[in-house]
Amino acid sequence: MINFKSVKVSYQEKTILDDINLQLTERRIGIVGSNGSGKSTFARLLNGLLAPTEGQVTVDGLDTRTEGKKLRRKVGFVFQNPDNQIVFPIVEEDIAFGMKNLGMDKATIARNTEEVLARYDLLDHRTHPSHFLSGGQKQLLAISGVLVMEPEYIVFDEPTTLLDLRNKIRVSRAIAALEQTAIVVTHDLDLLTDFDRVLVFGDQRIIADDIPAVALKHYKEAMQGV
Ligand SMILES: Nc1ncnc2c1ncn2[C@@H]1O[C@H](COP(=O)(O)OP(=O)(O)OP(=O)(O)O)[C@@H](O)[C@H]1O
Repeated sequence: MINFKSVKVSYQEKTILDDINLQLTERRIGIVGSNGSGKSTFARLLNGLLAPTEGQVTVDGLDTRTEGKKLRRKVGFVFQNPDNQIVFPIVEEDIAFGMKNLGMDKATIARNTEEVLARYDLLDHRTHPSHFLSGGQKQLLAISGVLVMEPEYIVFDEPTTLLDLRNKIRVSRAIAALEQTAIVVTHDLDLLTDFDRVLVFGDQRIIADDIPAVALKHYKEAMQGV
């Protein structure tokens, strides 16, 4: 369970999120809101990439402020631009990198790499340079690199923004098929249709929190009122 208690985030004088109180227990959670409303800031709080200015964020009881190392194992993070996430020139090396960092043994690294390459249809690319992959394949490689570290939660920050329709569908299916809890920040509202819960961000707070149909209706109405 993810728990936000009186969370505030400020950058210098500017408050981005204020008095956020939340418990997230669902498996598919969508985050929407206008540009600059604090969605990425919220996402980065979830695995301790960012500490709250005030209040507390815990994941399964672990405080993100003090348990950063454990948290980053528990909560994986997929960035919007896979080029920022892919660090090794060769596909299979990139997938192995995070697992090596965690000290996983060679046999597990080999098995997880094989499984994830097969799952995302990347087996033929395993020894190719990562930058030869298409945008969608790169996003799948970025997801692969996180999945193999066996996190229990995965946060996606705008995973389909850079993709064409075919690759959007591929990534959307990849997210739908995950066993893990997924928290997805997106402007792609179609991605959230089958989600369990959607949070709408605005004015430093959550302006709607409901099932997708209700929350997204609220969001669309709020945007049209501008
Ligand atoms: N490190 C930082 N220092 C100062 N201000 C920041 C920093 N990071 C984000 N901000 C500001 O915080 C606000 C919220 O940013 P955030 O990236 O969380 O919004 P967002 O909802 O994800 O936006 P978008 O939909 O455009 O990606 C913005 O006004 C942004 O300029």
